[in-house]
Amino acid sequence: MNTSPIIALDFEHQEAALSFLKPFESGTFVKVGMQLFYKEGPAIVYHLKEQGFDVFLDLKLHDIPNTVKSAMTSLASVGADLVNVHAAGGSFMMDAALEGLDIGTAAGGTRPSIIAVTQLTSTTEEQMQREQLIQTSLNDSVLHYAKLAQTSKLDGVVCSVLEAGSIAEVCGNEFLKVTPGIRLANEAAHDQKRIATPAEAKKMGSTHIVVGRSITEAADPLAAYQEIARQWKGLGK
Ligand SMILES: O=c1ccn([C@@H]2O[C@H](COP(=O)(O)O)[C@@H](O)[C@H]2O)c(=O)[nH]1
Repeated sequence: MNTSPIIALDFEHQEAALSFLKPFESGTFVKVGMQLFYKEGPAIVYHLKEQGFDVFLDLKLHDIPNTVKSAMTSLASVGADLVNVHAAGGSFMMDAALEGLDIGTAAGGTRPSIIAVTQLTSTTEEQMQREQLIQTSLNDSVLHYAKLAQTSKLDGVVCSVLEAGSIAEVCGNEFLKVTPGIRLANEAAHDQKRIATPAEAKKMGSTHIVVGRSITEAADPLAAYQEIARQWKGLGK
């Protein structure tokens, strides 16, 4: 799978997203989240693929197994390269998600890769313990969800850079560690709590980084992307 930084296209509508992408090369990896998908529907994925972009469709499904299975059967034909669920939905739900994707993938076609969100990068350990009543460390909770996702034969997880190393030790280097919460040094964290730079992500075992506002809100988005890609390749800071 494409390992270039994944740009989070958190835009209000298709025109804004496509106009933002004009300076970017075909082959760039982009992420369509709830905001854009709920506005534009599957057509946005179709347009991005038509222009040569790789697409992570970040809808974070979380429902009963039967519903997630049917939803994944539908999503399989939308054209995304990568889709996801919440690991908190449980192993039966993750099994069902994979089954649905397999059913929906055309004969001879490639099934999208599927990963599970562990603990959102906007969550702190204190908040997890207080609000979710999980009394382990955040690292152990993320690791537990990663093992569950691997047992369900998912391709990897969404986690923060801070947990990527322990997941690699337990689940292996091939298991995807897709890490949002990326910021350049001295940038505002906004609502993110577990953040790291692209260079730290590289050192700590992420397989992919997801970057939104550091690129989309930069004065020169292409230059910001190139600097992030440079650090991510291990070429700086
Ligand atoms: O745990 C998670 C899961 C998904 N995200 C998504 O990644 C981007 C991050 O955007 P920034 O602007 O770089 O903060 C955003 O689309 C989230 O929905 C995440 O941040 N954390």
